[in-house]
Amino acid sequence: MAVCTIHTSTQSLNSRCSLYTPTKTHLGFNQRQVVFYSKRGSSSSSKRGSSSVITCSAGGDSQTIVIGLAADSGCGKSTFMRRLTSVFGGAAEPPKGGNPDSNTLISDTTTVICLDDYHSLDRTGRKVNGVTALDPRANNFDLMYEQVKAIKDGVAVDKPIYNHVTGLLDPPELIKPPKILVIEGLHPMYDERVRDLLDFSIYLDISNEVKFAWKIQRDMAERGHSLESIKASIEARKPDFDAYIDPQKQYADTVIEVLPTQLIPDDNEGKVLRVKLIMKEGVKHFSPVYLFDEGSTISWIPCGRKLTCSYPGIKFAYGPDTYFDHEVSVLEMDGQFDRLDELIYVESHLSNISTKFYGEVTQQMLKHADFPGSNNGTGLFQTIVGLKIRDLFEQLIATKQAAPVEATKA
Ligand SMILES: Nc1ncnc2c1ncn2[C@@H]1O[C@H](COP(=O)(O)OP(=O)(O)OP(=O)(O)O)[C@@H](O)[C@H]1O
Ligand SMILES: O=C(CO)[C@H](O)[C@H](O)COP(=O)(O)O
Repeated sequence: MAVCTIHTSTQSLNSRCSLYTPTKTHLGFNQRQVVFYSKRGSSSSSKRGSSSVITCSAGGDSQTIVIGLAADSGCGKSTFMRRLTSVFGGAAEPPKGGNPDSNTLISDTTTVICLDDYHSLDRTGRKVNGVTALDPRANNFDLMYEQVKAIKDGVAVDKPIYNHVTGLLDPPELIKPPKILVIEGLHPMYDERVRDLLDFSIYLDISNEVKFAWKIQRDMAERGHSLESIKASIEARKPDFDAYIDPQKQYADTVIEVLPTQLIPDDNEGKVLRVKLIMKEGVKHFSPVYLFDEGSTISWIPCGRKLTCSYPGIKFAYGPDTYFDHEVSVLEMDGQFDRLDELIYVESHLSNISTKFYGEVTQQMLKHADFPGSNNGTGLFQTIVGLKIRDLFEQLIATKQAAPVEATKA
């Protein structure tokens, strides 16, 4: 049975339907969003053109778990998503028969939505107003909150689409509540209301040197951009990145930090990486991974008889630390693997990795050996975080299923 509420700008009444008239002002634009939501599983009726939001929550039945993944553009979000969806099995694809430029990826268990779809200003709008896409004024956080909340409550939404090909805002697409909703993009933890909806959050923290190396590799090789234009684009984004994107890492449950190697003195190629997995302590349903002995401080060079390492070798480190005043455990890997099949040796020394069978991390890494970062800590830690998210999901489901039984007992 759907439970609905009426909201107006001045009052909130209990009723069977919800009518909300949000009026937002960005850069002098007076925008009105119109979205009709439908109950989980039912066919949706959607319409644009009036000035109301109607929400009807499905109430009672299973809830969607929401994961936030934050990073700057070109920092490996898509690669991470491919690893994550693979852990749950099944291929992730854009909505069938929908907009070919949709940014959404749907698999049996997960739906990944890209928060670029909540840009309130299109490419021309940003240019005219002199703002970047990273600026909160170019994004509609009210709608992002309303829609993520609706999906979490089991209600389908008509989500806008930002078209990266044309730079325009396209007509919306229907997003039905999945078991796991991943919101990935620039600002999943910027708005407190959206942040509070997250069951788990990840920040990909790519140092400037590495970001530059990756961007050059992709934008020069694949997109034909010049070195100068890449430099200029990074520089132009930097103030807004520092102001609005980077601070989100303090809220993340886990941060994957990617730095230049310390194994090669003065390395500036950015090919060999030092990667840190920073895991907050005390997060519900999430127990940090550890190396050898939980809570100890350890430095480990695994190269030798069981792990082939060419120059500059591989070094692991593990230990407790603090991060933005939070207690964390940090696992670090510097260097790269020569042979992925030998990764089992490293895997067998890690604990709390939430595998379902011996060697699952190695199997996942081998399966996606062609993804960027498969020979270093980025791929390894992304895979492990994927397994931890599966574990968190299963624990949350088990908790929910147990709840009615407990209530009956009481
Ligand atoms: N772990 C990695 N190791 C090396 N290069 C990487 C890694 N992850 C990503 N890259 C490089 O960065 C590029 C962008 O990766 P990806 O598409 O996953 O990022 P993104 O954050 O989704 O980007 P965008 O937001 O621009 O779509 C890849 O084509 C690759 O060149
Ligand atoms: O930071 C970004 C997130 O991916 C993009 O730059 C932003 O979405 C604008 O996209 P485009 O360059 O296609 O207009």
